[in-house]
Amino acid sequence: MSDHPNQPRRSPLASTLRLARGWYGSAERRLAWGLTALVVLMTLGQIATALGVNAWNGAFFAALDRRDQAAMGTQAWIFAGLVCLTMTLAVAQLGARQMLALSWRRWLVQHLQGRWARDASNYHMGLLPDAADNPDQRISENTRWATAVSVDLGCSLLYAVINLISFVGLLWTLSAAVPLAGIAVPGGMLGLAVLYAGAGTLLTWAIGRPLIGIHVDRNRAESEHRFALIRLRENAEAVAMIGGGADEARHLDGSFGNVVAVMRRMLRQERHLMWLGSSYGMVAAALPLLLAGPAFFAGALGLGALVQLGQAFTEVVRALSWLQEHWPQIADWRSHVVRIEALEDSLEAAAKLGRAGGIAVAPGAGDLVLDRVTLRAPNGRVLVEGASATIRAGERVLLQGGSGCGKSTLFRAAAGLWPWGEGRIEMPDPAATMLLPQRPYLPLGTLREAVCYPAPPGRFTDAAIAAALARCNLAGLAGRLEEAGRWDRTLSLGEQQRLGFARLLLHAPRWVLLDEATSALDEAAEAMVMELFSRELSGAALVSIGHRPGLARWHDRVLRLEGGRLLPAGLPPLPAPGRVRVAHAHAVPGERPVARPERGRGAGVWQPAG
Ligand SMILES: Nc1ncnc2c1ncn2[C@@H]1O[C@H](COP(=O)(O)OP(=O)(O)OP(=O)(O)O)[C@@H](O)[C@H]1O
Repeated sequence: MSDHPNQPRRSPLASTLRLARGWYGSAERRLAWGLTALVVLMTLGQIATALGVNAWNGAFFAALDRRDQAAMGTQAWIFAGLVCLTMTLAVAQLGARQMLALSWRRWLVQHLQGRWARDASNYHMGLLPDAADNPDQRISENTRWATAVSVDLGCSLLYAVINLISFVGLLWTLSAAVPLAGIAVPGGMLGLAVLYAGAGTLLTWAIGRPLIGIHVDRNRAESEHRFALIRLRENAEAVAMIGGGADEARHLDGSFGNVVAVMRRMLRQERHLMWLGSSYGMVAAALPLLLAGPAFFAGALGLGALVQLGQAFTEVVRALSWLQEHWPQIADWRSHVVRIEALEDSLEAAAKLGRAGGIAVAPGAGDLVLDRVTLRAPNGRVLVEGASATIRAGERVLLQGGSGCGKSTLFRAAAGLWPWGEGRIEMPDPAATMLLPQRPYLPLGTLREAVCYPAPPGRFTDAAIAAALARCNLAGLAGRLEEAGRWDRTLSLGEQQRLGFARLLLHAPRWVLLDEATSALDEAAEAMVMELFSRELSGAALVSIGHRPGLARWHDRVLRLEGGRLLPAGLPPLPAPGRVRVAHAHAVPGERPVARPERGRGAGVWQPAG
């Protein structure tokens, strides 16, 4: 067992049970058990039909032997019936297997992607140092193989068990006529079949055991190569601009080189197994005939019994060698299951990290309150120490500080995402709060969906959307609302930022957090959107992060993050034209007089940090 997130941590049985437990115990358990019963029933039907064909063979050849034309005619009708039944059952069993595998996969994918997408688990997984790599591919690819191959292996195991049950009695009976090395051993041939299959399985285990680890490595190498391809596609413009194409091609070759190297190891191991596999079946077919030869020549065993003995021995050995026969498939299947298990473990760890945060974020009475908040980087470095501040409803505060000092991390903490630190944050109603980052998230889909996000696309009328776009100088987009595309690629960053403001106008939240949301706009465009914000969302509270000094005039006061301390800014900000007037409302010890809002909003109270 290994600590590496991609290596098997549980026994195959425990892994299988874990994989199955979710669906078979879920709200869909009736469907799961129903489909499984259907597959078992169809498989049993197929086995019964195969036995029927066997019996028909005997009856048909007996009729031939008797030159009984009438019986042959009857047998022909029986044969036609058996053909129809075989076809029907083959298609029905395949259909039931496909339905079982697909329904299981659908549940598993929905279960995993739900856990991954909800509660910011995907974000927290990114913060874990040893999280499962490429969760997206585990969800989309590994689930496919884990479920489909589980069903196939389950069916073949059922075949093997029933075959074993069918032939074990016959082999036991026929063994009585075949003494081993001159000694009559009850069930001797059966014992020999068990020993032979046991030895074959042990040898397969010894030779093929590394195959599981190799398949795990192959899966990982292939998903890393796919990720490298996707990453290049996502960064095509930046790579082309900097002329990094040749370097990327080298990197991709290296990444695919890992796939080839691990494939070579896998193929070599499969060749080793082939030494055993190629001779195993042949020996199993000849061994009973050679051993029973003396009894046959001595007349203790008829030709029919000898043939039956050979068939029974081969079938029992085959059934007992299920593991040996399916080893490469089992190794591949296990590697997919291991990757899904590692993802589930990482999701659990991410959820724990999300819950274990030392910073208590709670709903407040209406203000945004930081109470002795300390934030640390994952390596323990203190970013912010003992920050305390109260931002009142309707107040507008600009947060400034050097690059990398922890401003965005303070926002992350306020959003309940940052797990490292301590203190308490009281947040206003999340339903009335919107955070606009530097690059607004634009979902895949139509422009209407992008503008309305996170509300459903039907929430706002066309007229309201068009008006919001026009006010943000994006009138040209109003006629393209139904156009689907990669809006995050086709719109410039400045246009995306203005689209973010159009979104704000539509949603009209009471609290807005802007994290360098105007960084790509020129000063005139920045003034335009901030003016718009001030005018149209005049009652909304605003906390912005921004580097430009000119931004201060759209805010009531400025806080600076410096050396880990949250301090009032040295200079009072200028009032925004037409929105606020300077009013020395009150004086808090240590606070400089600042511009106060005109329309009776509550004045902010600054509490010096620490
Ligand atoms: N997931 C992370 N893992 C490790 N370190 C991180 C992580 N996120 C942020 N940091 C570190 O925390 C520090 C603060 O980052 P933050 O994004 O808050 O800076 P900032 O003040 O917003 O900077 P800027 O003004 O440049 O955007 C940085 O040194 C950054 O490297």
